[in-house]
Amino acid sequence: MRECITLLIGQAGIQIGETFWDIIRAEHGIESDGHLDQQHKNRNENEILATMFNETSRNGYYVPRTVMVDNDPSVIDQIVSGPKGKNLFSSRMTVTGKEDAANNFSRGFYTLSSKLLSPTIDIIRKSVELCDSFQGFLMFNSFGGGTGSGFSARLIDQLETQFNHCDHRQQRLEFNVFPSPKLSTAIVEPYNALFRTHHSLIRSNLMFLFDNEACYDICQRQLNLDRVHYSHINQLISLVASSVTSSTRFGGPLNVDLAEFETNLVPYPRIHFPSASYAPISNPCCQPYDQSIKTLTQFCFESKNRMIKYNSSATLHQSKQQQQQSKQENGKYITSCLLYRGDCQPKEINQAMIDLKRQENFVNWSPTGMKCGIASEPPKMLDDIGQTNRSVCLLSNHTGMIECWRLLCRKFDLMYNKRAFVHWYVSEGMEETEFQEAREDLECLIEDYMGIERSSEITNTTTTKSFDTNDNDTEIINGDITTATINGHHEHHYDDHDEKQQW
Ligand SMILES: Nc1nc2c(ncn2[C@@H]2O[C@H](COP(=O)(O)OP(=O)(O)OP(=O)(O)O)[C@@H](O)[C@H]2O)c(=O)[nH]1
Ligand SMILES: [Mg+2]
Repeated sequence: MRECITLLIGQAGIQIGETFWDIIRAEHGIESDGHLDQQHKNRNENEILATMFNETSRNGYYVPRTVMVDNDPSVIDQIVSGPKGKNLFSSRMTVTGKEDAANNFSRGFYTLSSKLLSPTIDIIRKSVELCDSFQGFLMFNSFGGGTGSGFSARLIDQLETQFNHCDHRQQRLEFNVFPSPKLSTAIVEPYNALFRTHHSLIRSNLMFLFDNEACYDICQRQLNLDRVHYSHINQLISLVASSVTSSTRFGGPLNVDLAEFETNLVPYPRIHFPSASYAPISNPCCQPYDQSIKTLTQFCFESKNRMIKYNSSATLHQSKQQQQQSKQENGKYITSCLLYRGDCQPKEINQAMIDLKRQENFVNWSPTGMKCGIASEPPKMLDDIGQTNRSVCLLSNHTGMIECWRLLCRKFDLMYNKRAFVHWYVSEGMEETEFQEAREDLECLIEDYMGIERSSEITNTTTTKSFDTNDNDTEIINGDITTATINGHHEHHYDDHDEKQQW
């Protein structure tokens, strides 16, 4: 068993992380005072517990392996001074500043990070030293907040240099709240999100993106709620994170460790933004719906159940008719990973996957298309979601993400064309050229996605030809023109980027 540490950055990161830890505690039988309950004690699972928890000097008591950082002290203070603070989240795991980053990436990245960075790295280092075989970080933050975007960007620079050694590469899986298509809590969210994306294109390996609007709709539909709160949305995101770590924590017939997610989900370094869906999500008071493996798996593949909306970019400037057309699913699955938990028979899973592969739109140069994991332990839901004895989580890298990047760029352009709000970023240490660089980088990302869609079409013709000539392998490889273009483009882009790099 190898240890993971969670890094919770900014308000969204901390609040989602708190819910994540409630779920993880429930699954491992750790009560709110940090005490391991009798049932789990009898199971003698010390090794399993060590993946996520540190045993304290009090025998039988555990604390989460986590570090919380926020420029604004109020969110962390609330947790530390509350009931969980006494035994689970002590102030030794937290770093706070005096004031928030005012929704300003530049303030989080330049001005305020100087005070927070060094104590944060010290705490992280101490946490890593407590591990026997450290596996990696799970990082939670928003793209829209100043701390969530700016400080987290600064932190990943340090993590890359300080915790990656030649004999051990640290895994880092990031769970990010991406700005919603229509709703926003700050006008400058598109600036922050675009800078954060630009910063992570070469530094991050795997980032799961969620948008609050998509999660809100799922909660309203599936849980029949009149009012959806952050706490409900945070449960959805936490369930995904819990599934991602379930193999590492419990093992099962088909294990997937953190490194395997990267290998299977990320075909090209920059295309590392999978989306997630989860089933079953139902109200605890309602009759549970059919929970066969087939139904649950199909539920995950329906676009409306995805925790980020792809096809909404059109709505910004389109007529009703065009909006209706754009609601149809665009794009293709590049890679996907299905994580099953609980009572799941491999035979049923196999059949469900074969059916899906026939129905769904996958790029045709990915021969198997789907990675599968099975963890034996069923998930534990918190109060708002009905319990289940099996669950499925789908992580998919989809070309539809291009819509999110296009919409983000369009919102960015609307403000930047008028140079609106730019002075706030410049006054906190950013140079104006960084706006242009970041925007160009995102344009290249859009082209990368377009290249993948095109490559699928190109390979399509070549594949057909290859069967005719009975020379499959050579033809398919030769036909994969766009792969070469994408790689070529990266090399060119990185060189260009390194020269201009100022961060
Ligand atoms: N899902 C979810 N989103 C949240 C939560 N809190 C804030 N957000 C979203 O996060 C974005 C704002 O980022 P925050 O995390 O509040 O900002 P921050 O990182 O604390 O940064 P500053 O306050 O500017 O220092 C907005 O899009 C909010 O909708 C939460 O608990 N859950
Ligand atoms: Mg804040």
